[in-house]
Amino acid sequence: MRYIQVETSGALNGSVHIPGSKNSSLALLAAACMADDVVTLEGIPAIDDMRQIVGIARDIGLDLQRQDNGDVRLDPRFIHSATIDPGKASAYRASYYFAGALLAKFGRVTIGFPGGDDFKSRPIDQHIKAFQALGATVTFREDHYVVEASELRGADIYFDTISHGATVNGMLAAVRAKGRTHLYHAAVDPEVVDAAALLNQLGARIYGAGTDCIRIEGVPYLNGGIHAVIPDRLVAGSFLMAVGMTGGQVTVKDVIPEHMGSCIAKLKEAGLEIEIGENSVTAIGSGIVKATRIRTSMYPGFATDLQQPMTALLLMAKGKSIVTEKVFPHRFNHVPQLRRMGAEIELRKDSAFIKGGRPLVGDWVHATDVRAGTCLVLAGLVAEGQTRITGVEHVERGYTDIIGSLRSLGANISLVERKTEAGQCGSDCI
Ligand SMILES: CC(=O)N[C@H]1[C@@H](OP(=O)(O)OP(=O)(O)OC[C@H]2O[C@@H](n3ccc(=O)[nH]c3=O)[C@H](O)[C@@H]2O)O[C@H](CO)[C@@H](O)[C@@H]1O
Ligand SMILES: C=C(OP(=O)(O)O)C(=O)O
Repeated sequence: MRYIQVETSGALNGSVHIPGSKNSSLALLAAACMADDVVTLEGIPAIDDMRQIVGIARDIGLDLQRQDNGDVRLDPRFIHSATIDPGKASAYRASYYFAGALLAKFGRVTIGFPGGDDFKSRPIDQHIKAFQALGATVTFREDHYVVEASELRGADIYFDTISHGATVNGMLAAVRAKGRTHLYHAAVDPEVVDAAALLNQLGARIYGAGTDCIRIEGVPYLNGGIHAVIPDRLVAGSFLMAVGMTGGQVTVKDVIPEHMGSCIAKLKEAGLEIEIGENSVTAIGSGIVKATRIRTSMYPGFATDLQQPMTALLLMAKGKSIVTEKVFPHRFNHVPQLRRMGAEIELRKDSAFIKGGRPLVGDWVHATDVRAGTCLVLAGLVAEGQTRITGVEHVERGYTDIIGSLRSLGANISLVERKTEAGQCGSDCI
């Protein structure tokens, strides 16, 4: 049995390096398959989703190696299969990028449905709409779907809703299509821009990524190249929230502060002092947090992926806070767990009504997804006694070493691996 054990911690102080973005990396790794030569990606974090991608790479003949200097080298020249095992596809969310990438390169892909964090409904209809608009047919089977096209042709695609994943997938599929594609109502997230930057580096012709209208002029092949992934704005935001809870002073290093605008604005509203450097952000927490309102939306709005850790922070604020989740209206699996720790939160439709300032008490709680895990870790830092968080594998989908980073700032946190089988060590092995 594995769990994260957090004990009441004092003020956090120090600085942490922020690794490459999980969401960007997952797109870049699939995008690299489309090249006709070797691609080197710098800064890809050693997160759990990488394990799935290594398995997929092995199956399809993509040579993927982590170099001694930490770079990931991908050689897509010998890919011999465009079939992604349904089990591997459903082990994480962004497997859907292999659909766009392999369709673009081979004109056919067979792939299982995406998994990832479970917020009840995570449709992929907009991805499918983009593939179909480019001339592909899509056939659904029990545990997989097949996308195929004798030729992909540029098209004008109007997304019905803003989707990060569908925007990137539409871009991937259109890069090698014949002619011009426009993606309207596109997501403007930094990770979309990062995917376009890699593809353009390889010879794609993508214009306007980062705006809501992206133009893609199809090219017949892509070269190899080198690209560094952008830093993880979501990991960075969660460390700033942690210092808001405990008090102290923490600097997140190697970030792009412009990507963190809405998070920084909300932290200031909640009473944190923020200093912005060229590629760092420092938060100074007094331990006093002000109640506020959060409403998630797509970038550049307040990120849904920061909603759960922000909820932990607002538990500290005396008075009423309201958190409204507009991107994934059911993303509240952390709330019953926080209630176990003494939090007073009422859920109505897509909103959590928080009565802050109640003392939290450590308990056994379960992380159902990446950010629910972060939220519980943060709550554990200020709860009385020990908080034990199961579902560690979810946390590991998003963080390379949240425990090591928080420990380096002074947090009382460890990973406990307890062997439970008869005859094996029954004590905690930390
Ligand atoms: C691997 C990855 O990058 N994951 C991120 C990505 O997920 P993901 O790309 O899956 O999320 P989307 O941006 O697509 O979802 C945004 C909204 O669009 C809806 N939608 C999406 C696609 C679709 O075909 N139809 C549809 O209706 C979703 O239900 C949701 O309400 O963006 C989310 C929103 O910022 C983040 O929380 C995830 O961390
Ligand atoms: C929702 C998330 O991830 P995924 O889309 O990979 O499930 C997340 O990172 O918070």
